[in-house]
This record gives sequence, C-alpha cells and structure tokens, in this order.
Amino acid sequence: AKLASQGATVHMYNRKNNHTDKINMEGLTVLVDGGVNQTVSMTVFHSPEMIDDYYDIVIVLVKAFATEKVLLSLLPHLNRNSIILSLQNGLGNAETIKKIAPKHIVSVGGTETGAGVIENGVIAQRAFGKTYIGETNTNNEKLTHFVQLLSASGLESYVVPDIQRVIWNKLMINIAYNGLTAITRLRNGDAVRSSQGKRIIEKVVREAAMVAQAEGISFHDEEILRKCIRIGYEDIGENKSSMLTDIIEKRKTEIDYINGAVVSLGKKHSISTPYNEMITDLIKMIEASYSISVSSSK
Ligand SMILES: NC(=O)C1=CN([C@@H]2O[C@H](COP(=O)(O)OP(=O)(O)OC[C@H]3O[C@@H](n4cnc5c(N)ncnc54)[C@H](OP(=O)(O)O)[C@@H]3O)[C@@H](O)[C@H]2O)C=CC1
Ligand SMILES: CC(C)(CO)C(=O)C(=O)O
Repeated sequence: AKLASQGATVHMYNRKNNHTDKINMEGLTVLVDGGVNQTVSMTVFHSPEMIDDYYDIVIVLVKAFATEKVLLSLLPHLNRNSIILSLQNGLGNAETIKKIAPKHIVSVGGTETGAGVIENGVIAQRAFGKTYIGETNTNNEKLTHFVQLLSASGLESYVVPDIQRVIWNKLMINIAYNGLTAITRLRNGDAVRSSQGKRIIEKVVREAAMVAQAEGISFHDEEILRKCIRIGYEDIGENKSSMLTDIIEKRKTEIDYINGAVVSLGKKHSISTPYNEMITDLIKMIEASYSISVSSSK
C-alpha cells in the first residue's frame, strides 16, 4: 500500500480468501496509531496465469516454509531480469530461492516494520523500524530506486553491502521476541518490560551471538543486546509478533528458521544453546497440540 501510494505499480499474489476479496473490492486500508492512514486501491492475483512478466522486483513475503510452493508456481511467469527479494524472517531464505530460481537475481533484506490483519481488507502497522536490503551483483540501480520509493513512502530503507550481517541483525530481533511473545502471548514491549522476559531475551541473544561468531559473523554481544532491548521498548513495542499471530490463529510457525536455526547451528559448532532449545521445544509443543489445548477452566 505504501509503495502504491508513491505511484508504483504494485500487484499482490495470494491465494483467494475473504481478506483478498475485500482488498480487490474496496482497496487495502492501513491503520497507523489507531487512525486510518490511507486506503489504497490494490489488485490481488490468485492465479499465476494472471501475472504479467514485467515486474522489476518480486518481494517474497510468505512464511519461509511456503516459499518453495508459491515461487515454483510463479516462476514460469516471471521475467529473468526481475529481482526476487526476500524480506522474510529467519535463516535460509536466500538459499531456498536460489535453489528454485538459480538464473534469477536474488536479494535478501530484513525489515523492522511490522503489520497484522485487523479485519478483512484492513491492516494495522505497529512496528516502525528500518528496512535493510542486501546489494546484488547486478541491477543495483533497481534496488536503489526501490529503497528510495520505500523511504519516500515513510518506510525508511537502505541498500547495504554485507548481506549476512543484514540477515543476522534482523534474526537477532526475531530470536529475542518471536518465540517468547508467542509463548507468553504478550506484545513485544510487554515482554521486554517484564524482568523475566528481559532475562530470557538476554540469554537467547547471547547464545545466538556466539553461534553467529562461529559462523563468521562478528557481533559485539553487548551492542546487539542493547539494540534488541531498545527496539523492544521503542520501535516494535506495540507489535504483536508474526509468530504470536500464528499461534493465536493456530498456524504453523517459522520457529525452525529462527530459534530452531540457532539450535541446529549451535550443534554444528558444539555450542550449547539451552534457552533457544527450550523456546523451540515449547513452540513445537504448542503447534502440535492446537486441537487438544485447554481454553476454559470448566
Ligand atoms: N507480520 C510482520 O509484522 C512481519 C513479518 N515478517 C515476515 O514476513 C513473512 C510473512 O509474514 P506475515 O505477513 O506475518 O505472514 P502471514 O501468514 O500473515 O501472510 C502470509 C500470506 O501468504 C499467503 N500464503 C501462504 N501460502 C500460500 C500459498 N501456497 N499460495 C498463496 N498464498 C499463500 C497466506 O495466505 P492465507 O492467509 O490464505 O494463509 C498469507 O496471506 C514471514 O517470513 C515473516 O517472518 C517480517 C517482518 C514483520
Ligand atoms: C516486526 C518484528 C520485527 C517484530 O515483531 C518481526 O519481524 C515479526 O513480528 O516477525
């Protein structure tokens, strides 16, 4: 909606549901700070055949485990010169896309902007951080133009050279908040304001920083921790994390790509990650028991 409001031609691709029907009929309404920020006329395509092949950039924003299925069906309809840009959370997204689309230009970014569906056709923006996008070897002018449009629309964005750092920087925030808020059903800010929550955030982030270092990504533990805590109080405090939304909606989560990825990489490097393992196990337990979970005291 923000890009479209800058005059860019933006199409969305999603399977058909009540939300997409409402958007196609009445446009997409974005709420910011409780008020209506804008309603933008948008088209959501439901079938790959409806896709034209002229897109400069294709942004992948499905859950990590759905990338393969969605992109495989779209690929025959995409121009080779289109940049495929993942703004998904977690580790392994670039690798998944490159496997499916080896001849395309692939870029990965991380966004500290967040939103959720409030009702059909209406979304609320509740996280207001920056977006960083990794450079590509070619077609950087397209990316530069893209971030200019994003920034002009109010979503502060940058193209940056070190893509692994971009991914891990964003991952640290998800490691800190997504699993914890999904288990406690708290907004990010409420999680970090609890002394126990803050302690758990410190533990999971410190474990992840050790694993990142073993992977060759250098992080100053205290600095990354300070950023994760600050952002929880400020930019993303009001947000319900995407994983909390998944748990509320009884959906599969991206835990394997976030805290679960820290556990797997920790094993590879013989680094113990008990706090990330606990968060991963609890989320998997919740995911596996939606149909039998207790929701009433009676
Ligand atoms: N929400 C947030 O604040 C943020 C999310 N992210 C990342 O962005 C990505 C998307 O997150 P989010 O928007 O929360 O996820 P959602 O699950 O809310 O949205 C994903 C969309 O993809 C659609 N979809 C799933 N499978 C298919 C399919 N096979 N064919 C067509 N459409 C499909 C879903 O349709 P349906 O509704 O029918 O299931 C849904 O509309 C994730 O990687 C997340 O980590 C990053 C930063 C912030
Ligand atoms: C917006 C943010 C950073 C935290 O809520 C996020 O990435 C998510 O919810 O998945």
